[in-house]
Amino acid sequence: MGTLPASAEEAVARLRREVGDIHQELVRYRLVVWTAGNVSARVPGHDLLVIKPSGVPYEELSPRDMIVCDLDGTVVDGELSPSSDTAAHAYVYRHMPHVGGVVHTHSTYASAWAARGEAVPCVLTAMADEFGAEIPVGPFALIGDDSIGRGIVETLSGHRSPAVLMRSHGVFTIGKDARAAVKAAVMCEDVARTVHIARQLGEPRPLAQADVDRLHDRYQNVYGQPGAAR
Ligand SMILES: O=C(CO)[C@@H](O)[C@@H](O)COP(=O)(O)O
Repeated sequence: MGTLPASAEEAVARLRREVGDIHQELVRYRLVVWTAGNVSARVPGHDLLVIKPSGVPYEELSPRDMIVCDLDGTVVDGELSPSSDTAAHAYVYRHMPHVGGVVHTHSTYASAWAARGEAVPCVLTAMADEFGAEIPVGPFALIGDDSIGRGIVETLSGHRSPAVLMRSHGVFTIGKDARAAVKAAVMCEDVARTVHIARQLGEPRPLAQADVDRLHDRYQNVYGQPGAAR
């Protein structure tokens, strides 16, 4: 175990509370069953992340249970074993400096697209808003080392989408912080469900690229209140 620098203590204390609490949103939006999903956040200004422990029921998660790791996934502070996806989260933070939050779920409809290995096509204004493109599929990768992280980074680098469907597995999302990554996971499941239902009725019609571009720009830069999170 490493040592937590004194200069990180305040931010870590805040993120232990925030990361612990935000797992309840995964439950509220029905993105997880049992303990099958995780959220992490980067500690601003430090090569550290805060992530949940592995296999602990969401209703039992307390700030004290959160694990602090370095960006190689080595535990720096915490009593419990970190999430089994820690190496994947750490790889994303190492290679995507703009990312401040990462989320993983097995949400039902999005994971059904992942099981088929099919990207969710951009056929709704809500998709253009949040994802700016299709939601892409990443490679199949086993849990435990850098493989999942590599697949996420390879797929999302240069892509507008903050969500990737890892083949035969589930959803990983990124954001400027944990809340933004959770929001992307909520939106991903919502549009995966709607487009799946549309498919039962016929072939959904793709949006024109120029419309996708305009919708994405408006939502990312104009929608909502000035200065507020979208
Ligand atoms: O994806 C998987 C397993 O397929 C894991 O992320 C999931 O079970 C959650 O694991 P953790 O409780 O975060 O270790």
